Amino acid sequence: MSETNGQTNGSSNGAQPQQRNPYGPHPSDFLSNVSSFQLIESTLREGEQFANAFFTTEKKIEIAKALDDFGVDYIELTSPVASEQSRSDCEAICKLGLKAKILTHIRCHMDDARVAVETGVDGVDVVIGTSQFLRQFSHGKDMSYITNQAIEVIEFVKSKGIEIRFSSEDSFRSDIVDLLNIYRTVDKIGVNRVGIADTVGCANPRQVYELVKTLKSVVHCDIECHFHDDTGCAIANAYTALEAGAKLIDVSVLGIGERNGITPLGGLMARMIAADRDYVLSKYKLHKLRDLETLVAEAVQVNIPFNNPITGFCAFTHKAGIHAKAILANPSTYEILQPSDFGLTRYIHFANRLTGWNAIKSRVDQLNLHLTDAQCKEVTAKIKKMGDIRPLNIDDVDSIIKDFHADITTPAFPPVATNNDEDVEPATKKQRLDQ
Ligand SMILES: CC(=O)SCCNC(=O)CCNC(=O)[C@H](O)C(C)(C)COP(=O)(O)OP(=O)(O)OC[C@H]1O[C@@H](n2cnc3c(N)ncnc32)[C@H](O)[C@@H]1OP(=O)(O)O
Ligand SMILES: O=C(O)CCC(=O)C(=O)O
Ligand SMILES: [Zn+2]
Repeated sequence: MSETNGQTNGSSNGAQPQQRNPYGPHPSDFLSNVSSFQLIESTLREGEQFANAFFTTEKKIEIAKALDDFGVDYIELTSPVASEQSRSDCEAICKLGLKAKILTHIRCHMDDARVAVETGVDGVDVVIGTSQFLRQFSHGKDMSYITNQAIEVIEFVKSKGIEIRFSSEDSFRSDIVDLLNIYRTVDKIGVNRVGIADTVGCANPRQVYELVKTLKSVVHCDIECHFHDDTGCAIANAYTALEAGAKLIDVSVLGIGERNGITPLGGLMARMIAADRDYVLSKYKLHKLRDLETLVAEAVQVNIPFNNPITGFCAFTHKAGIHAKAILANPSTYEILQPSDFGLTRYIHFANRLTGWNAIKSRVDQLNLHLTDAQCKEVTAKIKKMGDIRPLNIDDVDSIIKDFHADITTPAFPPVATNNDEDVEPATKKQRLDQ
C-alpha cells in the first residue's frame, strides 16, 4: 500500500456529460431488468462453502445485519439440515427482524423441506441437479422422479405460506427440453421464482442471454440466476442475465463460495451503477461496501484483492501523466465510477517517472508553493530523472520540489548592506548562479 501514501486528491469539479448513459439498458431492451434487479445475498450460504469459511453464530449475525444495512433484498442461509448449529443459526437470524427476507437453501427432498419450514424463514430455495453429470453421479435420479419430487416439495412449502424457488443445478449442461419442461411445470403450480445455476462456471454471456430469454418466454414467475466464476464470466453473465429478463442475481461478498466462488456483490455493484446509477444509489448503501468487504475478508482470513472493483487499493488511483492531467481537469475522462458514491477518494500517484508536469503542479499547489508552469516543468524533469534511478515516494518528490523552490527563492548569501537598500533588488541564489 505504501506507494499510494500521501498521494494528492484529484479535483472533483468536472462536469458529468449530460447525454443518455451509453452503458445503461438500451431503449429496445424491453426484457431488461437492469433498472429493477434484486439481490439474493448468499455469503451465509454459498459463502460458507468457501474453503476458508467458518462463521460463528455471532459472526453470522454480524454479517447478516451488515448485509441488511447495505440493503440486500434477500439473505440466503445454509441448509438447516447441514448441522445442528446451522439450523439454530438459521432460526436465530430469522428472529433478528431484518428488513431483508431470509431464505434457506435445501435439496429437493421432503426431509429437508420439513426442517426448513420450521426455522422461521421467509422463503425456501430448492435445488436439484438436472445435468447428465449430476443425475448420474450425484443423486442418481431421472427427470420424471425429479419433477415429481419438485412438485411435492413446492406444494408443501407453499402450503406453509412462505416463498418457494425451484432451481436446476448445472443448468447450462442440462438438456434444454428437460429444463423447459420442469420449469413450465413448477411455474404452473405457483412457484415464486425459478433459478438458473451455472454451477461449474462454464457459461458465457451469449449462452446466458439465450437461455434466460428462452426461459422468460416459458414461465410467468421471476427468474433468478447464479453464476460461478471459474472462467471469469460471473459478473458479465449476471449483467447479461438481467438484460435478458432475469430479475434476481445471487451474489456473495467478495464472491466467496465453492472453488473460486460466484458473482461478487461489489463487482456487480460496479457494473450496475455504471448502467443505472440512480437505481443503485436509491437501493443500496454503497458507502458501506468497504466495511462489509473488510468484515467478511477478516472473517474468512483473506485480503481484499488489489484489483477488486471499487475497493481494490488502487481502484481510484491514477498514475500516468496523461491520465493525471485529464483527471485533474475532469474525473470522467478516466473514471466510469465516482469514488464519492462509495465514500472513497481518488488519488493521483505522482511519485514516479511516468508523472507529468500537470500532476506535479497540482502537488506544488498542495504544498502551498508558487512555481510558474516553466518552473513546474523544470522540477518535473528532475523528478523523472530521479524516478529513473529508483522507486520514489511522496517525501522524495516533496523534497525535490521544496529544494527547487528554495533554490529559486532563497538568497545565495545575505544581501550586502548599502546605504539605500530599497534601491537593490535582492538577487536570488538561482539568478546569481545563472549569471
Ligand atoms: C451446488 C451447490 O452448492 S448445492 C448446495 C450445497 N450445499 C450443501 O451441500 C450443504 C451442506 N451439505 C451437507 O451438510 C450434507 O451434504 C447434507 C446434510 C446435505 C447431506 O449429507 P449426507 O446425507 O451425509 O450426504 P452426502 O453429502 O454424502 O451426499 C449428498 C446426498 O444428497 C443427495 N442429493 C444431492 N443433491 C441433491 C438434491 N439437489 N436434491 C436431493 N438430494 C440430493 C445425494 O444423492 C446424496 O444422497 P445419498 O445419501 O443417497 O448419498
Ligand atoms: O440454488 C441454486 O440456484 C444454486 C446452487 C449452487 O450453488 C450452484 O448450483 O452452484
Ligand atoms: Zn453455487
